[in-house]
Amino acid sequence: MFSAEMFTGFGSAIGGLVVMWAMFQQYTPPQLQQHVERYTHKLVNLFNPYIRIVFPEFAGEKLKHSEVYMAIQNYLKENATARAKWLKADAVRDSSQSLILSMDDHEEVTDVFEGVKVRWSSNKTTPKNMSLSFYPMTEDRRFYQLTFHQRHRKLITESYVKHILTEGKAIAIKNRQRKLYTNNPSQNWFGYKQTKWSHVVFEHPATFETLAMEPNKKQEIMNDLKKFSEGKEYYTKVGKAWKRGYLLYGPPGTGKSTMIAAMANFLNYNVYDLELTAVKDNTELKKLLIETSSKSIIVIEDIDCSLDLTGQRKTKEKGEDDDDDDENDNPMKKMEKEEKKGSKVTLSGLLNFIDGIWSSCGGERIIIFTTNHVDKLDPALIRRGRMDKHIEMSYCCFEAFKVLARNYLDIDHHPLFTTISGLFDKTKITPADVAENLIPKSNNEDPEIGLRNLIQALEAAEELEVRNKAEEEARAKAKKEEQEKKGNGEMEEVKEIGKSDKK
Ligand SMILES: Nc1ncnc2c1ncn2[C@@H]1O[C@H](COP(=O)(O)OP(=O)(O)OP(=O)(O)O)[C@@H](O)[C@H]1O
Ligand SMILES: [Mg+2]
Repeated sequence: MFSAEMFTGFGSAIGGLVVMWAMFQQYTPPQLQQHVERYTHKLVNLFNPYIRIVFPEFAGEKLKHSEVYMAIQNYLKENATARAKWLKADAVRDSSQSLILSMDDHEEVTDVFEGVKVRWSSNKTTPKNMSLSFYPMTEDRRFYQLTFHQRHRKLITESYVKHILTEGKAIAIKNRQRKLYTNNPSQNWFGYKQTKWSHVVFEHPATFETLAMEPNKKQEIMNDLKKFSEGKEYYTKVGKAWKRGYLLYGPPGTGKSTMIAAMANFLNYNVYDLELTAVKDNTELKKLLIETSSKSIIVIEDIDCSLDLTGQRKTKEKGEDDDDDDENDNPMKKMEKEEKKGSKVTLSGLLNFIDGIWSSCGGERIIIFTTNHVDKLDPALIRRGRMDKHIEMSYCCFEAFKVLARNYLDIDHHPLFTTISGLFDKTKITPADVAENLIPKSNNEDPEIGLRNLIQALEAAEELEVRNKAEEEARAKAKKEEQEKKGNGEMEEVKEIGKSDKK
């Protein structure tokens, strides 16, 4: 039926059209091109009974992932992916190792709602001026397109879209895997997905039940968190951004990081572990915050070590700009200096981050700082209102020990508990050290071995404390004696001078 000549003719016709289109794009002024495109569009619309709705991936100047887009993505993943032929394997779902599949770019699927058939397609556009960009994929704009017959306009725009959003959000909650995010250095923000945060599945096993601390204090924190998470109306009523700041402070090994994990598990929130040293400046800090989702905990660990934020709201360093002219002449020198200066996040930048205008974008965020040296922090950073609750994580008490004994040895009582309780009154030991002593070295090990290890450690710690105290006292005594001796010597000298004056 089809001859080789026909194919050749058809091929050359297509080829001709392509060449014409390329020439049109190359030689026609952009304004004329826009006109032609607009009128072609109108002409097609005149005969086309189908309506299209476009849902772009990013909302508001590409700052934030659109929630609608995400809901559609979830809905299609769950409901329509099975019918798509071009699929994208996004990730592996934690322990079950099953692939998460979604529609690939330019793929199309159909969906049926109350007997009406609609078409969904996944598309992307690359802005023309970016086609020669160094990072060709950087500015890709993805969107979903919904197409349906105009006679179903009311049903689709009023009921179907609403249905998709509700379903999509419900699916997201059902499949919600909590994530642990860390910020990428900004030189990696460009590229295919432009991600400012990398994530892994958050699977920390710590809970408030396994957290060793004084029970009343623990309950108070849990109540506080619960009140916060249920406080949407309250925050709206008093006109405050729906966020809460916690400062966790205490010596190493007292459970600050463990507490954060327990909080995340308690509230079912994501965790954003913000590494401040990888943030170049305040603008980057803002961008990172905008990309965090609600229902999340933003953590800055060891705030005192992260940056030199203490004490100064970025007073310009002396001589910072002294040799600017020199730098202009020598780019190598400039780069070297930039590198030395490192991060330029300032205290005021961080304060804005916490309670400035940016922190009110979206809600339900908890911000946690941890530190080993609370006294080193600038009071402006930790004043109430910014850090609403200060929690001291301190040495292990007997009540906290009982939690660890239950965690590690599965026991609630033991005759050795009395001895241990007495020792806790006399000495300081961190929960991390207690845990280390209690951990059984083999399966079915007698719990008494762990308890005896702990007693030994407590006695050793007590002995050390007594010895240190005695040494300190001896040093103080020696210093006092020396001062007295020196004072006596000076008195003698004064007397001698007095005598010679009389003569
Ligand atoms: N209060 C606690 N309850 C239960 N386990 C604890 C507690 N404190 C410490 N641990 C145990 O000790 C280990 C170290 O604790 P964690 O990392 O939470 O301490 P940290 O206070 O964050 O220390 P650092 O100041 O060095 O960061 C944890 O893995 C945990 O097993
Ligand atoms: Mg820690």
